[in-house]
Amino acid sequence: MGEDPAAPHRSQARGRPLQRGRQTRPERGLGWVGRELTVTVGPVAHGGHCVARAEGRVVFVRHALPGERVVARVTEDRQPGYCRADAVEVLEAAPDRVERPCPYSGPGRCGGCDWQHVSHEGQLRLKAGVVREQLTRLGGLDAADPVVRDLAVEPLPGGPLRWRSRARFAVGRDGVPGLRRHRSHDVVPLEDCPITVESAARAVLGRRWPGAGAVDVAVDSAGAVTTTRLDRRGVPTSTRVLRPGADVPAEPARRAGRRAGGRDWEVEGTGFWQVHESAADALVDAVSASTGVRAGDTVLDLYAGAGLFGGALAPAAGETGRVVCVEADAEACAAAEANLARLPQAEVWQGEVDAEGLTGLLEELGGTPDVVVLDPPRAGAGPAVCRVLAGTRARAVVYVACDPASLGRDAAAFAAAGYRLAGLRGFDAFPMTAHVECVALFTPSG
Ligand SMILES: C[S@@+](CC[C@H](N)C(=O)[O-])C[C@H]1O[C@@H](n2cnc3c(N)ncnc32)[C@H](O)[C@@H]1O
Repeated sequence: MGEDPAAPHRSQARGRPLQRGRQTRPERGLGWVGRELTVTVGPVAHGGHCVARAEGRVVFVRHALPGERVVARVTEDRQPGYCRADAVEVLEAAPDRVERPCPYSGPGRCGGCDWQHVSHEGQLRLKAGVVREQLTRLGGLDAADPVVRDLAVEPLPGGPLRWRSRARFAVGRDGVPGLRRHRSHDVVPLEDCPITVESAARAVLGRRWPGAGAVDVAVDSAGAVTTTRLDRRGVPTSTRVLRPGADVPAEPARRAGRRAGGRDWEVEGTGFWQVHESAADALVDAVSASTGVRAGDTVLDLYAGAGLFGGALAPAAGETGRVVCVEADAEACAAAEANLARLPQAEVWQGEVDAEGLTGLLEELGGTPDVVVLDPPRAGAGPAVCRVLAGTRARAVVYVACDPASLGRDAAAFAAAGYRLAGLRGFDAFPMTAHVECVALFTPSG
């Protein structure tokens, strides 16, 4: 999954020795915080802000759009080369600018969404531009290559609001839930979050959670809403589930039910599942179409979670095929075993996907895989894993990526090891945010 837009900003102070009292960060900027700059906004960058320039410095501007002329107020200035700013006044608006549908978003307000001020079509275009830029700049791919040039990010069913089936809301010291201000620990109190499925938002927001540090909420395919209270260290302390039609919450089942690819899946309460209600379904379709799995194929599903892609591809591999799902997390492996129980050709291996483990796994398989699917976390698979995978000469390597920068770096590693990008689709699995999910097909060159 992509970085959780609701997650708190990670402390920059990590790794420094403990010191008594509250420490301010070393400022290496030029003291511009609070200054208002009139700038012409340039292209969008990875992360959702736009790039502008003022007095020889780069200014990363939020709440703006490429081509706009805005007054940008500097919010952070810690580096000599650049500072961060919010567009607080729009002097010349871009055609894609719209009224924000969420009353909590805007400069200095809730930090959950990046692009509430952008039309949905405009968001799709911006995301495609970011993916193209990362693939050319970090991946070394040719911008004129039709696979890159013609990328269009596809919307998922349901529109840009009420898509979020899982969320983590922060709770302030006063017990009021909300989301964090951008790059801050402050909690902005919320009565609603319009990108979250209504029953989930209602279960958490507009009520008090005294003593909690955060509340996780998830809605399963049957409409049951599970809330998990976490303490200030992020440790879950209690979980309740409210089933549709029930008046009182009950103890939760260990696993939630999810639906994708025409079947049901069990997922651990805290285990990975796509946040967007329709994303798992769309990704299963895209992965199935890209892999072209045939009867008798050996398929690797790396970073398999609850076995979503391996389970979806196993019927095509048939009884003479073999599907090996590899996942590090023990609970996810248990869920994958339950999900694959009726597919004798599918098996689950628990362990880290790294170059050494993968080499050992390939030796044990005693042959080359025909098809590899990998869906790594945000940091990507890394060059060493890509090199080992390219060394198999698998017919198709399908890479599901939640971070275009990681995909760009890993695409460069595949290219260096003799694989070319043969197909690419983008999915708007995180509307109103700058995040995007990609499915890339790599095949042996030549
Ligand atoms: C983006 S999720 C994908 C899950 C699954 N493909 C799906 O769509 O439901 C990434 C998964 O990789 C697992 N993971 C993270 N690092 C790993 C590693 N080094 N080796 C194996 N699994 C890892 C996580 O536990 C998580 O389940």
